[in-house]
Amino acid sequence: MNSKVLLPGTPTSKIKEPAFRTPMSYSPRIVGNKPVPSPSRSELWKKQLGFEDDIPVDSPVESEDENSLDESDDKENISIVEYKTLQKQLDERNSERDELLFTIRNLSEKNKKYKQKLEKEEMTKRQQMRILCKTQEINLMEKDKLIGNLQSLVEEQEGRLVEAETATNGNGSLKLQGNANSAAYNKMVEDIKRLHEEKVSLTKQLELVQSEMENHSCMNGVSDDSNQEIITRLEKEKKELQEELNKYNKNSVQPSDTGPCHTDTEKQVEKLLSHNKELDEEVQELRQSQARSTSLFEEGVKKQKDLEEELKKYREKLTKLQESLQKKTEEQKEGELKHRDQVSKLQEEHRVTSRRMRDLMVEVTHLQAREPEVVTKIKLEDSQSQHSQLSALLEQEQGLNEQLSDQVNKQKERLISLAQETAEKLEEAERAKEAAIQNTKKQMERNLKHLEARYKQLCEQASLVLPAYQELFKSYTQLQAQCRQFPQALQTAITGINNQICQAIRNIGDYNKDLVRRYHKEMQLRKKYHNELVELKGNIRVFCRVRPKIKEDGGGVMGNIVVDYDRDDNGLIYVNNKGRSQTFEMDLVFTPESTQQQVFDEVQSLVTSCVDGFNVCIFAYGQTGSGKTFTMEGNKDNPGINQRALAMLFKETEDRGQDWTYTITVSVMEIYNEMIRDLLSGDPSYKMEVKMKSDGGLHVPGLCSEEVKSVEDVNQVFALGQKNRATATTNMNEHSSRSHALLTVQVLGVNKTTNVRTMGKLNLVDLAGSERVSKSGADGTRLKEAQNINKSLSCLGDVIHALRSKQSHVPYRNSKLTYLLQDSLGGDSKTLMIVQIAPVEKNLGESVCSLNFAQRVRTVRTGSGKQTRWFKQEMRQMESHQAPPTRPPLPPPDL
Ligand SMILES: Nc1ncnc2c1ncn2[C@@H]1O[C@H](COP(=O)(O)OP(=O)(O)OP(=O)(O)O)[C@@H](O)[C@H]1O
Repeated sequence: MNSKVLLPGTPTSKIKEPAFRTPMSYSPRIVGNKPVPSPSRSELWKKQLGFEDDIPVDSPVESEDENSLDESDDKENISIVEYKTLQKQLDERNSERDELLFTIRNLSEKNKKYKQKLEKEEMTKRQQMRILCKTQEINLMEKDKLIGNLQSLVEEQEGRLVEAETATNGNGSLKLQGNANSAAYNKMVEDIKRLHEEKVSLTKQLELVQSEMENHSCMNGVSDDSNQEIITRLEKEKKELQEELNKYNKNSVQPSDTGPCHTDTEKQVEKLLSHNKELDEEVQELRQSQARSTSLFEEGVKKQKDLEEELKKYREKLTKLQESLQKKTEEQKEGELKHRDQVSKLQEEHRVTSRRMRDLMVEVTHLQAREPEVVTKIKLEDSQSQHSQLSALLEQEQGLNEQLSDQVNKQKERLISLAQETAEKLEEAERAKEAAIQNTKKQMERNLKHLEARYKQLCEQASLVLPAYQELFKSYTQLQAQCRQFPQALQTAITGINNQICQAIRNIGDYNKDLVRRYHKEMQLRKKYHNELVELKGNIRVFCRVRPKIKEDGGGVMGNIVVDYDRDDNGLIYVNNKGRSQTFEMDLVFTPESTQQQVFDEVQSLVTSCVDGFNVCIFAYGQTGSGKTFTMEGNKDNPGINQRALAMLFKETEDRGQDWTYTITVSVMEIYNEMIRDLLSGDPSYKMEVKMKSDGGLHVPGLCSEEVKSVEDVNQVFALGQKNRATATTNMNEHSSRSHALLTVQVLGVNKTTNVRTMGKLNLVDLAGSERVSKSGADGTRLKEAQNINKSLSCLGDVIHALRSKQSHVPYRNSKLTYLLQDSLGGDSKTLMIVQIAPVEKNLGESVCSLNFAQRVRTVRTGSGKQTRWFKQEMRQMESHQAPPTRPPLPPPDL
């Protein structure tokens, strides 16, 4: 942890600055004086948090979990699976940690961006406020200046009027009247000028205010747009965060199920959620502030409109006043002209009268100098008359003067009233203007206050966000520390686990070797015991199967059941032979209730022998209709030994597939009238011959053998054999009972490790009917068939007898059947004969004959089963644990 980071619990004595300083409030007075620039908000935060700049990522930090992974020393016996699980968990943790780091980085960057935006917003608002206040001040100053200018102009005009008064000639009353008129006139002109100027300045102000409003609206628009952008961006980020959180929550569902949030990751998730909420709140606040600014802007626009309307009204009033002033000016000009004309006429008359008075005075003086009384009298009379005329004229002039003064007074009064009226209107306009300015000023002040309040609010919000930011930063630093220590701890753990794995692999290797040794030993023992078991049972075993009574057996006496069984010994069968119970001992007796599967269960050990490399021969012996075909072939729904044996061979070879590769081939033949026919050949009528090979083995040249890999393949082969058998005969049932059907299965096995090969042969023979020829009473072809059947069956008995009595010569060649099965009937083979009998009185004689034959065969023991050469070598190899012998080339398959 960086020591400079100031945590909420740090003692205050160590803190030089306050926990959070309120930002500098805006003061228009200091705008012009260029105050010391206040630090930015991010700088303040950094300063208060104690951050220098960006904290370097690689700064060393202590971690509490430093030795947590070293505690795995006691996991010495860790398995590969556990190691893999640990590795997987580690990878998952890594990816989660990376995601969190990435999210935190993004959040801190966003935080920075928001702060910067906030600062920009504040700066913009401050500038706006500054501009507005400055504009207001300028307006006020201009107004004061205008008033001062007007006052000076009024004073100047008054001075000029005084000068004009002194400079004007003429009599006193006229001068006074003229001065008063011109003063009022001048004042009016000045007022008009002033109004013009005021109007111009107001127009300018209006333009200024408009431009400001436009600027303000633009800025508002910009800020609105930027606010909108911020909101959309925040919403987008919020969505992304929400998705990330959802994803993360999904990923972390399993750990959270185990209990409440205790891991760092879950805490981070909680923090992120709270931060997300804060961001939401911030977005809402921004929206509210945007709405407020929009409403303020609308209010401003409304007020601007009102002001514009007021200005319009004032302009209209001004134009009206100007018009009335123009009219009055014109009227005044006309009155002035009239007045001047009258004055000039009066002055002219006055001048004429004065001249005449002077002339009369000169004449009077001249007459007085002559002094004749009459003349004097006459002149006196004349002068009196003239004097009276003069006085009349004077009176007339006085009247005119009075009229003129009345008119002047009236005009003066009218002008005064007009001036008063104009002054009142001007005052009224002035007041309205003042009120509008005051209103605007108040509005601006209110806006300023509102903005300041908003600024404070934002500052408070920022101060609220600060602790969360500190907490986030703290956890971020902790995570960084964990991340830095993680690779080392991981490396240590991996090294430890690797060592453990190596040790475990060594142990497993040793254990495997031991297992292989034990396995070989067990295999050897199993085979030994199996052979011993087979030997104990005898290499030639004889089973008896009694078929159930069928429809063909008929009823009556001949249909009576003559066969019985021993409940305690399943090898005994009793036959009621004309009231005398005959007992026959077999290896096993199957009752009519025995199923195909039960029969096969007793046969399957021979099939296993075949896979082990033994030659096996299974015969079905009995009279026609005793159930031989049913036992060997069965039917589609209930298959016999043939199909079940092959299915089992597939399973057995598949089970051993890890160590052995097996190839199973099948040949189908029949022996009819001592002729061998290949039932898989394209020409089944072709007579095959058994030949002796140079090495002493037997084979049938040209015999077809099909490789089978599944039960489907076997069924196809069987179907082909049945088809070829049927096409060569006219009556299938009769033919089948008079020929031997042979299914030969060869199992070739190759050991994958030792390359040792085994070859086992399984001969499944459905013999021809064993009924006596004399009984059949046949002749011709039928007789020949019967003779051949009897011959081959008796030859089979001879061969078995020779083997039993260990004669030096075994007459294999006396029949095609024994010659063909020579290698499966000797001492190295296993033979099973299933003697089939019918249970009824009708078949009693043949049943007794069959049982006698079985009895004889059963007593023959040919010694232990002989294994093939290479199988024996393999067994020896297993016993000695030596390298396998070099495999000689495999001879071609033979029979
Ligand atoms: N265990 C048994 N359960 C039921 N039915 C049987 C059984 N054994 C034989 N059968 C029936 O008895 C009849 C004769 O059997 P099958 O044809 O197998 O005799 P077979 O000895 O083969 O005669 P063939 O020598 O003429 O071929 C058949 O209908 C068969 O279904």
